[in-house]
Amino acid sequence: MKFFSRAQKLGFILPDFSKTAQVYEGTNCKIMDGKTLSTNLISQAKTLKDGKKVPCLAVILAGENPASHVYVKNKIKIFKEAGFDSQSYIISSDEISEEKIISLILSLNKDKNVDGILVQLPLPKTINTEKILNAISPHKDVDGFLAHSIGTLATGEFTNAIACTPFGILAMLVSYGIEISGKNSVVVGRSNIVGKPMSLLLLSSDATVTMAHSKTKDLKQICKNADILIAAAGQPELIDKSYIKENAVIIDVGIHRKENGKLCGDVHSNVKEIAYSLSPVPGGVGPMTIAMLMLNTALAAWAKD
Ligand SMILES: Nc1nc(=O)c2c([nH]1)NC[C@@H]1CN(c3ccc(C(=O)N[C@@H](CCC(=O)O)C(=O)O)cc3)C=[N+]21
Repeated sequence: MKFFSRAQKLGFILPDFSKTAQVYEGTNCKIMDGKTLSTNLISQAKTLKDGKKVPCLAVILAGENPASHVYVKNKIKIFKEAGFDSQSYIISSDEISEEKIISLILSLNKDKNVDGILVQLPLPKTINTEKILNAISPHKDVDGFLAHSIGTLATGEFTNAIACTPFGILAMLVSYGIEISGKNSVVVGRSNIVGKPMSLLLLSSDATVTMAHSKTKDLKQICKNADILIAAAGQPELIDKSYIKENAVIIDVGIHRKENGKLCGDVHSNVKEIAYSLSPVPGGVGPMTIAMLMLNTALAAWAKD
């Protein structure tokens, strides 16, 4: 569990939910409850905070993307629940420029009270995202999106922040007692924020990793070989039971709103008929992403390495 050792040094532990997992009604498929695990980690942070600097996250939100505004509000609310501080910097579309965002980042880099800086993605198309992200001080990168952070993940140094969604998924696999070593794992999706760091984390946990994406041939056949399947394709209910092996562990990273207003993921609910376990949407990966953002902010504030 090298990926968790910096957090462990601060006193965080991954609880063991392997014996207490519930099943989806009418099936043998275990629910990987990210909401409960996330709540557990947030209350650990609350306790560990005693006598230490209150961690502070600065969030930069550029543009009018309504989903981004909702996500940022949620993050700030959860940080409040943990007793952490946050600041938000909202830049409206007509004021956005790379120079403006970078000069804000440079001043936050120098601000001793600010431990973590998060630039909400996606940024408007006129902005060079890599250029913006790489202006953040490596110590204050709590998203793990910097080239430097991804580099130390790739080498297995684990000295910088690990991208929150893959980090949360690995924490969930460990808490639910899922063996990773030697397992065939398939990651569908190759984004910088999920697919790529996810593959690196699974590889460092000794899985055999296959990365699949939109140009992959025979996606179904490849997925059927997975003991652990991470669905981050961005296509509603793409992965149904015909894509999965019996007793596979399925992690749904997608989040989509259906016409009836309900949320769904990249995974169809009929996988429950044959899967060993499934992380649901909502209530799985989403809450874990926010918990790991909080944990990365605690590490930025408290870790001495
Ligand atoms: N710099 C940056 N860092 C991010 O971490 C980041 C980002 N940009 N841009 C957008 C995505 C998306 N994201 C989510 C986090 C939590 C939920 C979440 O908690 N979802 C709830 C449901 C929420 C609802 O009801 O809509 C759940 O799955 O149960 C979802 C999505 C973080 N992102």
